Amino acid sequence: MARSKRKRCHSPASSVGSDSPKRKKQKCEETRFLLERLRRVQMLQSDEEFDTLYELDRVNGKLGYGSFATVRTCREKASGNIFACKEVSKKKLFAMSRSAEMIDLTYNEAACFTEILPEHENIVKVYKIYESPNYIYMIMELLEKDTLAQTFQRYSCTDARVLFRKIMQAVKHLHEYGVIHRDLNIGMKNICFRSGDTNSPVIVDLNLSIYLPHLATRIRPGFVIDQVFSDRELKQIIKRVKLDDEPPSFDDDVSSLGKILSVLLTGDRQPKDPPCFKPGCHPQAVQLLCVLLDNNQRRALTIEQILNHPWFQSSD
Ligand SMILES: Nc1ncnc2c1ncn2[C@@H]1O[C@H](COP(=O)(O)OP(=O)(O)OP(=O)(O)O)[C@@H](O)[C@H]1O
Repeated sequence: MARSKRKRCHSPASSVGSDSPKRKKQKCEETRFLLERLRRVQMLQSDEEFDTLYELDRVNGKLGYGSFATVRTCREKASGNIFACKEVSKKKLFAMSRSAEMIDLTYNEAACFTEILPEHENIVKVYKIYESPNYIYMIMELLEKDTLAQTFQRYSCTDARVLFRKIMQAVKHLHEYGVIHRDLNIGMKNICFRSGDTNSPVIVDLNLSIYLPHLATRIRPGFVIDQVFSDRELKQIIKRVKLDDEPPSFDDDVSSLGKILSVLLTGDRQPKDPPCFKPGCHPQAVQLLCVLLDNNQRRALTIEQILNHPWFQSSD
């Protein structure tokens, strides 16, 4: 299909919300909602075709799951290499009451990885995305099973500085390209680690993320916005930003980062008031935490300014 024709395709999200269950099932099988517009997504004619390319470990390979996706280990048959695969059930997606919104979010996640974001050391690498009649498969680098939710107590304050700085740099990268993550919550399950290295954080799951083109200061080479987002989607983004009482902003992420720092420095999931810091905690770390937890002080700073805080510069 010619590129100009693709641009005019309507996103299925615009009409799926009010359909009957039977119609939803039929639509799910008919609709290739990523393939319509994302150049780097590969088409599978049938669900079974995926099994000819990859062996998904459905018995012992579960790494995590969400409302309509499961992440498992898989082996690429041609190379023998092991990856993580996020398998999104389109049936579940189409059956949800908020399906129109969830389809938009799933499309947005795929667009972020294939079109909007260049790679970053501390953001999960997505190698391939496939779409079959009933599933979306996202093939990613395999990360450690333990997330920051399991490891946060292990770090000294000095280790926490190295770790937190890398997480901040990943978030800065997202923000530069106009993406707000919106799910870096205190649960910390979206911060994983590169194999065998709990000092090498990797942010996963852009499923709640939002792309705000007017906030981007950088554009990935080759990314053409109106080939990836329809007029309807762009208008919806702008409407949402204008009308919401609390429109999404970069501060949503920075505020979550403040809460994560507080957990890292105290080792408590729900830090006490006043907080009880880990031994040897640097006064500058505490000072930065106060800034990040104070709405007015935090909102007055950019991520760049936060990364220039003296705590990140000191070596003790
Ligand atoms: N590349 C990976 N390697 C190892 N584990 C991973 C990887 N990606 C995700 N996980 C694990 O799987 C969990 C679920 O992944 P993800 O959050 O992307 O799914 P989701 O369906 O979008 O979840 P939710 O609905 O909660 O947003 C993550 O919290 C993480 O623990």
